[in-house]
Amino acid sequence: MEKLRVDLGERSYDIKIGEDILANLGQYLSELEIGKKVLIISNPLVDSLYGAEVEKAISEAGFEVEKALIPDGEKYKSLDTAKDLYDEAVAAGLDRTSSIVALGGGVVGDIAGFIAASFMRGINFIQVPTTVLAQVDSSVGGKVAVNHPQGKNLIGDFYQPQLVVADKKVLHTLEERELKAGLAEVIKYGFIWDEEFFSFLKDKREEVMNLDTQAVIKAIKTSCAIKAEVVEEDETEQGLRAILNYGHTIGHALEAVTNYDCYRHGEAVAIGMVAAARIAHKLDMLTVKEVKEHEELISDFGLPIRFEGVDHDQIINALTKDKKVEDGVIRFILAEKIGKVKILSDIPEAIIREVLAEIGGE
Ligand SMILES: NC(=O)c1ccc[n+]([C@@H]2O[C@H](COP(=O)([O-])OP(=O)(O)OC[C@H]3O[C@@H](n4cnc5c(N)ncnc54)[C@H](O)[C@@H]3O)[C@@H](O)[C@H]2O)c1
Ligand SMILES: O=C(O)C(=O)C[C@@H](O)[C@H](O)[C@H](O)COP(=O)(O)O
Ligand SMILES: [Zn+2]
Repeated sequence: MEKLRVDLGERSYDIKIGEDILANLGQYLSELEIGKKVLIISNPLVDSLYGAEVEKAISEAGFEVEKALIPDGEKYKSLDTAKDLYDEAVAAGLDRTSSIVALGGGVVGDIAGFIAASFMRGINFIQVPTTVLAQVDSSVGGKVAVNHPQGKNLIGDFYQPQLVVADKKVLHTLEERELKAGLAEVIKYGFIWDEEFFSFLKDKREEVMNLDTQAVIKAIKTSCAIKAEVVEEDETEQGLRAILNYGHTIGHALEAVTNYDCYRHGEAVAIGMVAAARIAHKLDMLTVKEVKEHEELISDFGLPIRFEGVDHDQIINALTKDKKVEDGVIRFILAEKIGKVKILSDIPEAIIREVLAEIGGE
């Protein structure tokens, strides 16, 4: 088992990464200072696959376990679902020493964390991520949220988990589309931070996509290590942390405009990273070759590099709701080279529209 530490003073926690470690969950929880009551939040699909194993592991360690399931899908990462979960938390008799265990992908993790952050002004929170995306990104760093119809994650908080347990075993039941979508966020770390990791992903694409244990554990560990380093420096996104939003400006807009029902988050981010690379080229920051390297790596991992059927005016309008907007000015994360990005304001709308026309012809 591999272990990383996210060092945030009194909010520090471990990320445990390994193969077949779910059965140890009870023991891991016993090592935390938490009360006896645990509410597992999951969805019906993940529950049918791993609910029994997780419940057994936790209850055998002496915890009282309750369970709440939410419907599957991004459109249920909403205030309506959160309301139902508060009802379940009350019915389960949680108190301020109780814990919420998020068992699922990023949707479950984000909303479960939102409940943990707000129920009784904050109770214990443990992440058991079950998608690639959740293991490499959403379970780490404490961004918890629900969506608003007008914009992604508009209602949320920063609330760190006390533990993250990523079991590579569970990735084998993922549908191919979900596996690929999660890899978009993995690729993101190469583009924003680590050229060597970008080369690793290029060289080991097949191993990673075939879920070879060594390659996947390295991908998860490297991704989490980069995210931890960024979050340790800027927990609440006062500056640096915004780089983790690479590809998300256009990506989130695409998700919102299509009612969270068309693109997987990772797919939207993949298209958003292509858009960002093309904008950077038009601003003389990236060469044509570097833009091509973006597009090749993304499409080699089976991810989209174009979109269609989405109104560009609606995308431009949705950009104004982005959380990176400051005093009405939209900010983009753009690459200077592979492995290095910076935050820029005042990108001319004409350039954004040119790029939308190139990759999302109406
Ligand atoms: N908080 C953050 O820092 C952060 C970071 C990145 C993304 N996110 C959020 O994460 C969400 C996307 O997460 P996601 O891509 O995991 O999507 P998801 O949670 O919708 O999961 C994708 C699908 O996989 C299924 N699934 C989950 N685990 C499975 C398993 N082991 N086997 C088979 N099926 C399984 C789910 O039921 C779902 O149908 C978005 O809402 C995004 O905004 C948050
Ligand atoms: O952790 C972060 O910071 C990120 O930006 C990670 C992103 O992959 C993630 O999608 C995040 O939820 C987006 O944050 P938001 O603040 O733009 O909603
Ligand atoms: Zn993301």
